[in-house]
Amino acid sequence: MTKLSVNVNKIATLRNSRGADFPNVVKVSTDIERFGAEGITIHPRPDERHIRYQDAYDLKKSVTTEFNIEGNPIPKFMEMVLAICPTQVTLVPDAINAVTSNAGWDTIKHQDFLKEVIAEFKLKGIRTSVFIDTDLKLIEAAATTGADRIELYTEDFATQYALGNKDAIKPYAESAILATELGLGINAGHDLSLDNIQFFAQNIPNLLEVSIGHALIAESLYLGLENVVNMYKYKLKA
Ligand SMILES: CC(=O)[C@@H](O)[C@H](O)COP(=O)(O)O
Ligand SMILES: NCC(=O)COP(=O)(O)O
Repeated sequence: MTKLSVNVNKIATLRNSRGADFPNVVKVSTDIERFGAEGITIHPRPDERHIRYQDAYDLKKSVTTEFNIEGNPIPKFMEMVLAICPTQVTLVPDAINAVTSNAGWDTIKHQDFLKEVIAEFKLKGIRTSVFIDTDLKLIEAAATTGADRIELYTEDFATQYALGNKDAIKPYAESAILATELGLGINAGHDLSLDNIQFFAQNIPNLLEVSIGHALIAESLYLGLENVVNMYKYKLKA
């Protein structure tokens, strides 16, 4: 069965908006694990606008499921991941000021760089995954970097599926078949949601893990609102 890793970046965004420690990222992550998630994902960015590097160290002590750290392997990120030794590092080629991830690796152009950083992570026993688009040539080149897995970048699928274009799954299925033939494990993420996840998972062979954050946290807020409004009404009863 495909594992669910919950990305808690948005919990940190909410916390940071008030400058205090509520909601507490460690407590929320521990509860998410208790509710059944099989992993916790974080994606610290250089400006630390949501998850901070300190959160990564704190979560290392508390996460009991799979801990996945995503990001661009700039020196500061490499140093942190090598010190923490999470279950998995997912390499994402983010521009420094990117609002969110918006592209996968060019594994041909950056082949030597990826080989070098992946070798460093593997020396520490950290599983490596490469964020990638559904271009078969790039997937072939991902296999020669030494990466254990690829993470299929699913924004385009999510956008097209919402427009009713179910054929948008095809390049993802073809990519997954090729990746399996090449010995790569398959993860996926970005804009996956309650609306599209079942169709995606049912059509992608050997899907090992999905990491989901933005939609999952938004859906949790929405699905919890009625209950919480009623709890406040109860407390305000004269
Ligand atoms: C690689 C990926 O798709 C996610 O990690 C996403 O980039 C989350 O990052 P933000 O929470 O900063 O949008
Ligand atoms: N790797 C994808 C991820 O962690 C979460 O992406 P999103 O659900 O916030 O779009």
